[in-house]
Amino acid sequence: MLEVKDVGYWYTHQDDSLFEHVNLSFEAGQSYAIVGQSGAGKTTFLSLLAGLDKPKAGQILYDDRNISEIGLTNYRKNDVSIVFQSYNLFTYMSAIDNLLTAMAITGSKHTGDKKYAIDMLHKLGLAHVQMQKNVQKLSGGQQQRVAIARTMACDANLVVADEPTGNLDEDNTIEVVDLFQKIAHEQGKCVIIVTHEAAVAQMCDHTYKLEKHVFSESV
Ligand SMILES: Nc1ncnc2c1ncn2[C@@H]1O[C@H](COP(=O)(O)OP(=O)(O)OP(=O)(O)O)[C@@H](O)[C@H]1O
Repeated sequence: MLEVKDVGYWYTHQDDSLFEHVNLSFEAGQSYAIVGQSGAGKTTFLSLLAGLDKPKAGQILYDDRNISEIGLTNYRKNDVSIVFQSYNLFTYMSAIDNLLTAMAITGSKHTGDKKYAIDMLHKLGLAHVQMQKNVQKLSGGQQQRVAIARTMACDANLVVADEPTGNLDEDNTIEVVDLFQKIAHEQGKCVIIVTHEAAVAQMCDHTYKLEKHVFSESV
């Protein structure tokens, strides 16, 4: 689904490149952890996969098309769903309205289908009364579940997440990674998670480690 071909990136003020000549594949229906030391460049790499920034060298192909040709705005709108450590929900809305709004913005085939939004939140363990509350009144684990439900309710086939369990306790972490696994295995999406937690990486199907500017697959 996603092919990274000979990709390199560096920030202009830095002497060294963060990474160069990166060649990696990401398949539909599979989950991937990106690990590596703090400052190695994991978030930067994820931002390239998500079309938030452009590689300085090489190309990224989505379904065999260079994402620059698709257009990064179109690519982000139609093909990518992003989950952040800080949830990034609309804080003045309920969970249901968060889903309905995201579905409308991305032109999901379920746009306007409130029952679908409720079903999705229900599946992720939110009670009806919780779905109707302003999301700021929910716990961190519940808010991250809303963010994941939003991803599931949108049609994008690529899900990227930057430290999605960074604010969660151990039990919530396991539940949230389990949900990502379901998104990959049951919805057939490709899930890519940047994490510094070994337990999270262990639950994913594949792990790519960024070390000394080079990616390698750990088993
Ligand atoms: N916008 C930016 N401009 C310049 N340098 C940046 C920018 N963003 C990140 N960097 C630098 O690039 C390097 C890689 O940052 P990045 O956030 O990608 O690493 P990371 O592996 O995700 O780190 P962490 O695990 O601590 O989040 C760091 O040295 C960082 O200071």
